[in-house]
Amino acid sequence: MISVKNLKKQYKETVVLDVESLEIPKSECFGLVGNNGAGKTTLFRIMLDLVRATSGNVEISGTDVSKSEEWKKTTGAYLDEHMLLSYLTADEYFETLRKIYGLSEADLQAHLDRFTELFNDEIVGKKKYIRDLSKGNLKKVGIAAALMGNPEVVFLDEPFENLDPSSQVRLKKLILREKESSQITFLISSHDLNHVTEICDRIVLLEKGKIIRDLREKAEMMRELEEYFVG
Ligand SMILES: Nc1ncnc2c1ncn2[C@@H]1O[C@H](COP(=O)(O)OP(=O)(O)OP(=O)(O)O)[C@@H](O)[C@H]1O
Repeated sequence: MISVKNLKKQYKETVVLDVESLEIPKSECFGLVGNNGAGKTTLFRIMLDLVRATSGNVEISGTDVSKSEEWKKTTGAYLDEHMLLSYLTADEYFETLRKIYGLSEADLQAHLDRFTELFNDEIVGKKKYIRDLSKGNLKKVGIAAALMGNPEVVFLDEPFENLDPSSQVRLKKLILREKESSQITFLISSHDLNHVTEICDRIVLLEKGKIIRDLREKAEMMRELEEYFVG
């Protein structure tokens, strides 16, 4: 489903990403971890054609992301608040996306109903501009937007960051539910080892731009990651 080959990103002399090969099959919940500056966001940004690689390529469903727009129809992403339209309210933003995705009003309502618990009555019907939302609520709007339009692949950068503990648990449940019902391929970067090991089928550890572990055994994930991060 997703294929990364000989991917390199260099800023002047510094190589910040160097991934020889990475294959992510359909429906996998793929977790990406690594210390600050390891290259997680850079990898996601290149995979979404937001940043050009120095060399190598990324394919989503057989299409080179830098050469075609086809993959965008089936890909959702929330990396940061720059992806939102901050001058709109959340309702206006969802309505705008509804039109872009060609959904009916009932489809949009059904989509937003999946987020009732996560939104906790703070997002919809509030007449508050997105720019005035708290960081956690911004994230919730972005995640709901990323999942709109029945995507096959969804990228989430640090989805648990800035969420209160109840919202973290609700988001975890939501991702597991979506994974179960829609067979979405999730790519999730996180510093939260507990959450990421709980929801992901596989965890890749980046260090200075290189993949140094590719963990698939649930039982070993936490132990290996704790050993690496805590020592
Ligand atoms: N535009 C840029 N110019 C120069 N260096 C950059 C640029 N963007 C990213 N980098 C560098 O690339 C490296 C990887 O950064 P990246 O943001 O991908 O890491 P990360 O793993 O997402 O980190 P964090 O956990 O802190 O979010 C860092 O050393 C960063 O300083």
